[in-house]
Amino acid sequence: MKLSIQNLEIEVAHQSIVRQVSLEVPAQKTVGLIGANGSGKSTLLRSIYKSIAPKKGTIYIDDIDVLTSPNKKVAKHLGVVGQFNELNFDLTVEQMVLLGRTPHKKMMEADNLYDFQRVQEALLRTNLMHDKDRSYLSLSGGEKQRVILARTIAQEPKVMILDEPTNHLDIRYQLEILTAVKDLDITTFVALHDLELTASYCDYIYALKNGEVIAQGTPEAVLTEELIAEIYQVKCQIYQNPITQQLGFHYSI
Ligand SMILES: Nc1ncnc2c1ncn2[C@@H]1O[C@H](COP(=O)(O)OP(=O)(O)OP(=O)(O)O)[C@@H](O)[C@H]1O
Repeated sequence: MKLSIQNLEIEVAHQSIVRQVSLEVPAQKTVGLIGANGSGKSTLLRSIYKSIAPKKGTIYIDDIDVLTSPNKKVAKHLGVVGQFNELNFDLTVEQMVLLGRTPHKKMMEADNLYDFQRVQEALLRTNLMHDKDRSYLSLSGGEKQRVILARTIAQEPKVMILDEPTNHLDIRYQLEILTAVKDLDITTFVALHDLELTASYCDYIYALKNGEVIAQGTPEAVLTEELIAEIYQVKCQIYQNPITQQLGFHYSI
């Protein structure tokens, strides 16, 4: 399924945070969203998963009008891995992942074999099988993030939104999370701070500055020394990593 956004305007506390944003995430592609702290990335993503209502514009997943459709209808197709995953109550890892099935269930409908199979598959894909009976609240930040990803995988979305999913994760968890997402082969829109990860995982990139898209294109086209200087106010030298053959970045102030 394709995600399409047209002329999106978002205000928060009477301030314009996202301005005239139009973008497209083609089916089964991974599209990255980059921008400095406060540039509006999370606000833009929150509007897609209906946690904030835009002032103007449209958001479609294929022909589903996200802004006017009920949350449950959208959640059958759209999964979210956000930045903050704290809970006020405790569940086991397996129970947390089973929650991903909720959009597909009627009120009070019991979980069935298919639901448990989806949970098993999600636990396997995220390497959590051995932790399935542990308490969610006892997990480390990185482990919690994997559980949230497993819950989203169990939801069987066709489109996934990820807001800095690798924040606070060590190198192995970062690679595990992004590889698990890539292996799903679904439409993915991901905000990332790490430009090397962005360059290696994304097919296409949108760059935000002060709530506006100031560049878009392939990683090689967008991630230039000039653009990085403009967005992050740093000097940057870009090189080809001799081992991965992918883009490498050296920063200084
Ligand atoms: N509830 C709110 N009340 C007031 N201002 C807000 C609110 N939510 C967001 N903002 C402001 O909107 C701007 C964009 O914030 P947003 O979280 O979307 O940026 P971001 O690009 O995701 O940043 P980061 O990289 O730090 O996560 C910031 O200046 C922020 O302070």
